[in-house]
Amino acid sequence: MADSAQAQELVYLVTGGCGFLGEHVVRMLLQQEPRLRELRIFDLHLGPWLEELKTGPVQVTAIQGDVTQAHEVAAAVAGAHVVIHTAGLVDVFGRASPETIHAVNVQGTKNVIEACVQTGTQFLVYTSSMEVVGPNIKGHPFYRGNEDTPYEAVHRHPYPRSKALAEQLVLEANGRKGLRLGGRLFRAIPASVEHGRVYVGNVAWMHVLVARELQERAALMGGQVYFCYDKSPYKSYEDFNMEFLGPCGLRLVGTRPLLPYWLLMLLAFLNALLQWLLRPLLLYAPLLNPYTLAMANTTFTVSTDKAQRHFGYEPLFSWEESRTRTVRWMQTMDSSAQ
Ligand SMILES: NC(=O)c1ccc[n+]([C@@H]2O[C@H](COP(=O)([O-])OP(=O)(O)OC[C@H]3O[C@@H](n4cnc5c(N)ncnc54)[C@H](O)[C@@H]3O)[C@@H](O)[C@H]2O)c1
Ligand SMILES: CC(C)CCC[C@@H](C)[C@H]1CC[C@H]2[C@@H]3[C@H](O)C=C4C[C@@H](O)CC[C@]4(C)[C@H]3CC[C@]12C
Repeated sequence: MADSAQAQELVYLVTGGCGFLGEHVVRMLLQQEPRLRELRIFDLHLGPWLEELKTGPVQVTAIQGDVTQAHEVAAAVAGAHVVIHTAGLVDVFGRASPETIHAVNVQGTKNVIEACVQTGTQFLVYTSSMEVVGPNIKGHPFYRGNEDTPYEAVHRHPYPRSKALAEQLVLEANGRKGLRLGGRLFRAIPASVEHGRVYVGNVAWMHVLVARELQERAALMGGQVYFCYDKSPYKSYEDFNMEFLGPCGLRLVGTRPLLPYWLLMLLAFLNALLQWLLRPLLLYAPLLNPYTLAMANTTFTVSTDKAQRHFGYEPLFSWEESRTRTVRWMQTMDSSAQ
């Protein structure tokens, strides 16, 4: 395993991570990349050997998925800092149809690129193939050439053609900008203040379920209060927000609040005073006021299963899905704002 002296903060995704090359990449990353916090392995067919990797300090996340399915790729890519895309169909024997080879090698690569752009993953490494260059159908030798050696690449076979198209897509995507908010946020709330957050999709699901079940179980459910909950992690308000802002390039600076609480209180009261003074002229409604500051600095988390016991509620969306959907929602908000 890599030396843990360096901060373990990076999330890598390896597509095709259970393949011949992919497995080597996975094992090499665990040995040679000390900054690795999470290693996601995305593959159509997950290998049993992955289990043995889950005992180390790096979080190893096996994701069974298909690169031809854009939503599966997006869910796997969201939050990754680096993607190594090795997934592909290596077939020069006619086992797979040209359409299937194209779907996996070209459309699959398109899906990986779009997922990176959408979720702000800046670094993509693509495994191409020598066959992108040749040998061509004219049998021209390529003798000890390098990346700059001129050669007439002519592709007729589905596999080399798919690899050439995919490589071109990757090269063209170089420099494309996703939602990279960039910049830094300075911590204002102690990381120890724990807040409970719930994905809106799970809140909506609970409403639908309780409305349905209430009609059948009015005696039990009538007049009851149910907390909304899911598997979202308990974190400070700012640390939780970073789950979505981090993949978009923002960084939360400081392990402790930048400003002392008394100064924040003073600023909050000044905001409240300004709001009162300016009200006849304009609406001044900043984030920071005595109420929001008090809320931000007060631990408030729930842990309950009452909804599950009373009407069988289970979150519809996992934490990973909730996070992916939220990041994607942020991307769409940003693109519509541009
Ligand atoms: N093996 C070689 O000689 C060679 C040479 C040059 C380039 N390449 C390229 O290297 C990459 C890996 O090749 P390999 O030799 O490891 O092949 P491999 O078949 O051993 O591995 C490919 C992996 O991709 C996965 N995969 C296939 N279709 C998928 C899909 N739709 N969704 C998700 N995963 C899918 C497979 O399950 C497999 O684990 C490929 O892109 C290939 O074109 C291989
Ligand atoms: C130091 C300050 C600038 C930080 C400001 C953060 C502040 C705007 C946040 C912190 C807590 C947030 C509230 C909390 O998540 C819970 C709720 C209850 C919900 O019913 C409505 C939203 C609300 C009030 C959040 C609003 C934004 C708050 C106050």
